[in-house]
Amino acid sequence: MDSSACLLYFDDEAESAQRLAQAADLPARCVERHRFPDDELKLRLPVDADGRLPAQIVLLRSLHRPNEKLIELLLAAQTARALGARRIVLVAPYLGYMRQDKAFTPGEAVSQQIVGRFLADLCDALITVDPHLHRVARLQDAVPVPAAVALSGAEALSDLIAQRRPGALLVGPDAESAQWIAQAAARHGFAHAVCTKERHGDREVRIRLPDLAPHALQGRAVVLLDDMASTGRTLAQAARLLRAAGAASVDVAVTHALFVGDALQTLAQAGVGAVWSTDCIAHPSNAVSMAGPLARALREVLVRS
Ligand SMILES: O=P(O)(O)OC[C@H]1O[C@@H](O)[C@H](O)[C@@H]1O
Repeated sequence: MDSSACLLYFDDEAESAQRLAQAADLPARCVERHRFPDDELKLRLPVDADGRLPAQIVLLRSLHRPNEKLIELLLAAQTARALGARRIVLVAPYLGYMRQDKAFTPGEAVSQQIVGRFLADLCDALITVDPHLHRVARLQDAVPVPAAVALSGAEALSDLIAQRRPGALLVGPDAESAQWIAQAAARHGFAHAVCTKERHGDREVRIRLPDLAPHALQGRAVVLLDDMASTGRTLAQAARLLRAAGAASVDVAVTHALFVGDALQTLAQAGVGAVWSTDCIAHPSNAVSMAGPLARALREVLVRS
């Protein structure tokens, strides 16, 4: 694409980096990481023979399990600048720390704003997928970077559902999911509905099914679609209610496969069949790749030389 641009990645994301580099026609180079005995990190950036980096750097880091990755990004971005990068594009397919978007009780850190400003200081542009922005209108309200692109996994997941469960009823587990449900349903004309949810704790949610015609769920194939599954409790609770109301099958499709702890087991116990996700977070459930849409967004954001 552009000889002045290069994609930098970390070894645990080598596969998604190769897919993105290929789709974007960019060279990809791995950042070397060394962990000192005291747990501190040392990074070594893959410089050219002259010890420099290209003028444009695409930094790929999906920010699940984000704490150490934030330090890696700090070290990598500042070193890249020192070595000649004039423009840094952060591709964070999953953008962590976006869910704590207000102080729910007095004294709480509003992590979304704090981490957002931290990332904005490191890069010139950000590309992400389905960021968790329930109470702010635009991605740049959370990450005040000059150029920001928020893609969605809904259409890619809709294509997959159309192949695997044509005629399924798409259900969103909570009001926030209505945006992805509408997008996915419109693409293939799926019937759709959205539940309501109250959250009472990290693993405690109460879901209410939408008002549907009597027997609407009887014998129906249902696919639950959401931006992410973390503990899986939201989807499990919705699946349990759907099965109890007569759904013949309940499968799950999410953009971000966090699936922490016993999430997958909880889903299986709730009667969930298949679990599909995008490759924004590498996980055995990955069934669709976002490399194409990410590469198209990169083409828009990179400055042509
Ligand atoms: O219920 P778990 O899987 O822990 O959390 C994921 C849910 O919590 C919300 O913020 C997400 O949008 C999703 O609906």
